Amino acid sequence: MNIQNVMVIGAGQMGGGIAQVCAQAGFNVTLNDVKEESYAKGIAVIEKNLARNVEKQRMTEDEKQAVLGRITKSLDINDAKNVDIVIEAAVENMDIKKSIFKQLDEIAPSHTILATNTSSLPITEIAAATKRPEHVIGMHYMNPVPVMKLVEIIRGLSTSDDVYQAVEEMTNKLGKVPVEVNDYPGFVANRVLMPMINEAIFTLQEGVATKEAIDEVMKLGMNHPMGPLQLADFIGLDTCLYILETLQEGYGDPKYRPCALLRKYVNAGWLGKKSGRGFYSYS
Ligand SMILES: CC(=O)CC(=O)SCCNC(=O)CCNC(=O)[C@H](O)C(C)(C)COP(=O)(O)OP(=O)(O)OC[C@H]1O[C@@H](n2cnc3c(N)ncnc32)[C@H](O)[C@@H]1OP(=O)(O)O
Ligand SMILES: NC(=O)C1=CN([C@@H]2O[C@H](COP(=O)(O)OP(=O)(O)OC[C@H]3O[C@@H](n4cnc5c(N)ncnc54)[C@H](OP(=O)(O)O)[C@@H]3O)[C@@H](O)[C@H]2O)C=CC1
Repeated sequence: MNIQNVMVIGAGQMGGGIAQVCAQAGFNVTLNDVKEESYAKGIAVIEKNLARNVEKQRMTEDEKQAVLGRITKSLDINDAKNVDIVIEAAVENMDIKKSIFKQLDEIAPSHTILATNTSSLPITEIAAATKRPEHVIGMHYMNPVPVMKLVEIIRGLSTSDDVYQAVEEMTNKLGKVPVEVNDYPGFVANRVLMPMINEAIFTLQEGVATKEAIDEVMKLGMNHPMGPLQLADFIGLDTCLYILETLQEGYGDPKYRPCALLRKYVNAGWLGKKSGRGFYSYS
């Protein structure tokens, strides 16, 4: 399977990063979002990241322009008719993902791979919204995409070996490291990470320590680059909540119950760095 034309759905923090690394690796990228302003925000972050690369002499101005030239704006899902792979990075919601995959299945050519960057939702269930479950796969990037090396690759129940290999090869071309995992809620990354973040929020809620102290303990004590509350803000508190809900529902185990404080913040619109306020404030 020869992948050359890529569509990324969702120009948020993940979709923008995925579009950037794909364009940097020489793929032609169609970056899709539902709203003009969401696309504009996404492409502005890409431009800023590339400008930093030029400033640091990791690329020339001409190379930056060439990368930007490989990214095409899309506000219409029908643009999937010309691509070899779609990487969906819209919001972490099963109904929205199923609706996107159902449409993609009708629009995209039969060879097109339909990949999702979901953090936790079952690939097999998303695949069941299509008539090509063997072409559906999880391609889970880490945030910030331009920096983090890992891509968790998740096989759904019907994912074919050819599709797995094509996605693994593409991941290598991006300069990232693919790790194969099976299709269980939260896969590996978030099954292990989110209970730690949730526990940090319980620790804050119970007044065991201040947010700064909790983060400092984990940074200095465990050598984590960010404390868990800062990391939750960075990931997005809405995304953390949705992942915990998926774990709780998927395993039927109360140990994954989201902390009430997390739910309160999300209900208040405090979504972390992307909304300007979470556990911390961002200007
Ligand atoms: C929720 C999920 O489903 C899965 C997930 O993604 S879980 C989240 C996984 N990610 C993490 O755990 C990240 C933890 N944090 C870190 O690793 C680091 O704090 C960090 C890489 C984000 C920043 O590193 P730092 O050393 O503290 O800061 P800083 O010096 O500003 O950045 C280091 C480099 O990363 C780059 N960088 C930082 N944030 C970036 C971003 N959002 N986009 C692009 N580049 C970024 C910086 O430009 C800098 O590069 P250069 O100096 O070489 O130009
Ligand atoms: N944040 C993280 O650390 C990580 C997140 N993920 C996963 O990546 C996905 C995206 O997360 P993230 O980038 O953080 O979220 P963001 O909220 O930053 O971005 C989501 C983007 O998708 C857009 N969008 C929503 N619905 C649609 C649609 N139907 N078609 C096209 N675009 C749409 C949103 O537009 P608008 O704002 O206009 O609604 C927004 O621009 C989620 O599944 C998440 O779980 C995976 C790894 C890490």
